[in-house]
Amino acid sequence: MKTIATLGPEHSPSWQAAVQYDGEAEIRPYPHVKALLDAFAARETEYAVLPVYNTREGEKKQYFRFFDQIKSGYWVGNIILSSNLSLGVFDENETVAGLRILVGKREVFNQCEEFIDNQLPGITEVSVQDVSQAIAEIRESGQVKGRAVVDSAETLTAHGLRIIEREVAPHNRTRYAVLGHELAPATGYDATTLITEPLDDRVGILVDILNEFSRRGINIVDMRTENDIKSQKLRIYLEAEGHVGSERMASAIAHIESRVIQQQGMIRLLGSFPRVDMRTKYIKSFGFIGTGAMSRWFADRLASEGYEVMLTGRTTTLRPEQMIERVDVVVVCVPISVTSATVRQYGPLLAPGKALILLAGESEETIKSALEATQEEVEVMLVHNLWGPQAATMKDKNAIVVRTSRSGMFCSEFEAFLYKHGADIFHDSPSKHDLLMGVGQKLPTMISVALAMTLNENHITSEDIASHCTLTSLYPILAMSRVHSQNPRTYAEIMSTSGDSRKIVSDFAKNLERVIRMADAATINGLCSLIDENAQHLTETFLQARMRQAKAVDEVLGRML
Ligand SMILES: NC(=O)C1=CN([C@@H]2O[C@H](COP(=O)(O)OP(=O)(O)OC[C@H]3O[C@@H](n4cnc5c(N)ncnc54)[C@H](O)[C@@H]3O)[C@@H](O)[C@H]2O)C=CC1
Ligand SMILES: O=C(O)C(=O)Cc1ccc(O)cc1
Repeated sequence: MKTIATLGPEHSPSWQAAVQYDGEAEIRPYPHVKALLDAFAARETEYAVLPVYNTREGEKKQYFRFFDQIKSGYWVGNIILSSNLSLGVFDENETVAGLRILVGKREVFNQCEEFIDNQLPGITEVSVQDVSQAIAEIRESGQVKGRAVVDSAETLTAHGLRIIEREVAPHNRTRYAVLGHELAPATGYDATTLITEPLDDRVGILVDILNEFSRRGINIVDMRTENDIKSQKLRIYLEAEGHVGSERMASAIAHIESRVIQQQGMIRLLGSFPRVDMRTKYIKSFGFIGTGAMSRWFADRLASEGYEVMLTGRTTTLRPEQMIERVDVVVVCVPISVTSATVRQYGPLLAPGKALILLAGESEETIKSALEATQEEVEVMLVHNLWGPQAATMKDKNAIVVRTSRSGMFCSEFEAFLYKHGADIFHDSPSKHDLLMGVGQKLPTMISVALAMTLNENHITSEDIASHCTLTSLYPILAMSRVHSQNPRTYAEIMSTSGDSRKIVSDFAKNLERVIRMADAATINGLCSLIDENAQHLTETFLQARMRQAKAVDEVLGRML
């Protein structure tokens, strides 16, 4: 049988947390943290459960002192308990206005601080260790008038007190750490906690440490810093998403130690454990239609956010029809040219209250189909991620979000997922998206394809281009190379999209013809005026900023010339 050490007495909140962790285990209550940790370190119990954080009080104890007390073992799990703190009185006729003395535990007073300040200003607080004993003593003394006890509603009722106020500290939740002797295995939805030793002064050390996580796309959920009492040097506590056994997390920690801090033994791993969500999520499951590269990319990341994810396609055993019944959010991620037809086929199967998210590079036609094919109560939103499936993370990459009048809570949660992973989100209307993607994607793709055709027709080799390209002509060559080294279907689909992007391409073709005519006629002054007019429209501020950027790129890429 499992043995768990916790803070007593029996039925205390810590004891309840231990029961919640394992109802079958033998739970041994200890009178205080030191006794509990000593017993755990001596391996008298397999696990220890103790409070670390309360949503109203903040940390239960100073984290750093707390973890220094724990000499062995790992943080392997968490329990979250909500408590409904209430105000109980002894006397039949007692009212809040008549109260003079308030009895409760010290931490409970801290959790109710707001209520006490607002409703019971100036009341005398009597802090006790054992509420049951205090209630018995008050009863015995007969001095019940004007006295109230604050504790959980269950405790007050169990002792026969009359509750005159409920939920005096709303959103009151406590996080309990479970300690074990072995590191917890990875579950796919984990977090890791670390604490540093006092660090020597070094410019940028905090930023550099955090950067090792962000450049690997690792989200940090908690960070605390403190100056060590004796040396006054900085100490850092971090909780980050991922298991210490994963390559990403292990390499972040190794780099921090060897490259940032540059001293070994400065980081103590407290543990890895299944992630706890102190935040509220509404979506439980996502189902994809389309099993291609982009579906798999998003499915992996959603699964590591703790969502249940199902992939379906034309050949999967699980049919899209069956999946749609089972999930909260349906994601359509198929080639652009078949997106509308797919939406029309499956949209009618979505029940009210669910959401349809479209991952696609065309917006107007796709959203129109989705709004028509689904019932009024189905949420609809389109996301066009401007990165491909080779990207390691979405950090600092652009994501266009096209919300509709039917984008609700589920859509916002998906958007929050993009935001959390560092995507730069831009909101467009359907036609604005299509028009701007004409410039941002379709036209450059078409130019790239036409450029490659031209090289081919003129028998120009890659060596020829490398030896004759200028700093300016390098950009289209890079774009051409990107387009020709990825999935051709992706770019064929992009070039074939309908909507306002077509206008961009036809306007470009007209303008190109005009420029060719002027150039062939050697209309130098006319061409100069054209460039001047363009520059005015582009604005000096924009041009200067982009020119600076181009020069920075020259520093790196110019070497290729
Ligand atoms: N690949 C990329 O770089 C990016 C793609 N996207 C978007 O993601 C979506 C999907 O693209 P990828 O995953 O890259 O494509 P993909 O070609 O890798 O996968 C497409 C999936 O759709 C399925 N499919 C093809 N024709 C179908 C049909 N008639 N009915 C049902 N399913 C069909 C295929 O079997 C495959 O599972 C597209 O809308 C694209 O615009 C967005 C940004 C980047
Ligand atoms: O074009 C690129 O280089 C990409 O990074 C991939 C890409 C392909 C298709 C899209 O709709 C958006 C981005």
